[in-house]
Amino acid sequence: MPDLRIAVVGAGLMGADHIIRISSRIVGAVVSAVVEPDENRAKAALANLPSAKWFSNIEEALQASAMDAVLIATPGQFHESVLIPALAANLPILCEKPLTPDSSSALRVVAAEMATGRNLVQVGFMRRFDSGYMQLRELIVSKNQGELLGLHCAHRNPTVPESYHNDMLIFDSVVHEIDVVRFLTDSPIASVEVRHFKRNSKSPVHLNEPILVMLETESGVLAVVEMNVSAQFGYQVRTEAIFEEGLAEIGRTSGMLTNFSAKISMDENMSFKPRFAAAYDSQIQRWVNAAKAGKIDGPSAWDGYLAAAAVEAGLEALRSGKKVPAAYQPMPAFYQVS
Ligand SMILES: NC(=O)c1ccc[n+]([C@@H]2O[C@H](COP(=O)([O-])OP(=O)(O)OC[C@H]3O[C@@H](n4cnc5c(N)ncnc54)[C@H](O)[C@@H]3O)[C@@H](O)[C@H]2O)c1
Ligand SMILES: O[C@H]1[C@H](O)[C@@H](O)[C@H](O)[C@@H](O)[C@H]1O
Repeated sequence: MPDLRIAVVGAGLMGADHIIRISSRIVGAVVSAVVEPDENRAKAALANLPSAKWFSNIEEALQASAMDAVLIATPGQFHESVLIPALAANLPILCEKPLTPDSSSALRVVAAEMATGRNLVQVGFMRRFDSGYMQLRELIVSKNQGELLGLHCAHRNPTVPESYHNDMLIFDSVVHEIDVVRFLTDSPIASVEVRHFKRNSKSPVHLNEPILVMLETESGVLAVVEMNVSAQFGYQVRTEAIFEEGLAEIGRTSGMLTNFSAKISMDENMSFKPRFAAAYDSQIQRWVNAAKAGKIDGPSAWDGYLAAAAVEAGLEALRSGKKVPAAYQPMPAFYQVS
């Protein structure tokens, strides 16, 4: 079977990483086009891709039929404007999280996908491909340690780019927990409440964080999330699960433990790239394999919509300090078989 020709849209932090991944580790796919308005970024991304073409917008790339599939890695607020024409062209799409930043735009994407009659959109909630989260989900489903009672989650970034603003705490960062808590518990997020820790003086002036986010599922599991984007020391994503008969923890750094000069230490990750490298690889490989078979193999556009609806409750909770219920549209039959 020929390689799947992928157009990567957005060659920033994540897009550039996916381009390297597809070119070096993914089997059966090739980057055929880079869609990026910033010429310098496009040139840097194309440096090791002699046969890939550069386009400054998705419409030009579609007109040139430069791809069999699209990987979207623009900032979340620009996803819809790429998703809609790519869906109109009937192309398989891996869209980085969030699908879109709010539920109305997510529903427009869902409607556009349903109009094609096929499941074409997979959302880049890569934690579902992380071995720790997969193991934890199995343990929860097995009930070997009794019922799951609650989750302590820590989501720590050392710093964030200048463009990161306060609402992104919820729609760009906590959206991971919103999706993965539902994945772990098989239950939608019923309500969101946000409290503030004492503000970190190292946070950029326009951010009020760290925050404590309480996600309660319809099944009654409470997930307490520390969202901290000025942690300084490293990048950490950890979860401790409380069961009726014990605890399970995922996400601790593993690697060489050194004992020198009266100190025991281990290196910590400094970014999501090494922390989730294996999960990104697995996500993209499985998406490539599925796209060639005319399917998706991961979170759907409907999962993206459910996350966007819970994000809206989270944004209101962030502003009001109140516990806010999440509201969802009924799931269309189209998504029941995906
Ligand atoms: N899964 C993860 O762990 C993870 C990690 C980082 C980022 N992300 C997601 O990846 C996406 C990109 O984030 P980033 O940090 O790489 O952003 P970034 O700002 O570093 O890069 C975005 C790039 O998109 C380009 N761009 C903007 N509008 C465009 C358009 N209409 N068409 C083509 N290119 C356009 C910009 O010029 C820029 O080069 C976001 O959705 C983000 O949430 C996911
Ligand atoms: O876009 C990034 C990315 O999704 C990371 O996985 C997350 O840790 C960051 O908080 C977020 O800003």
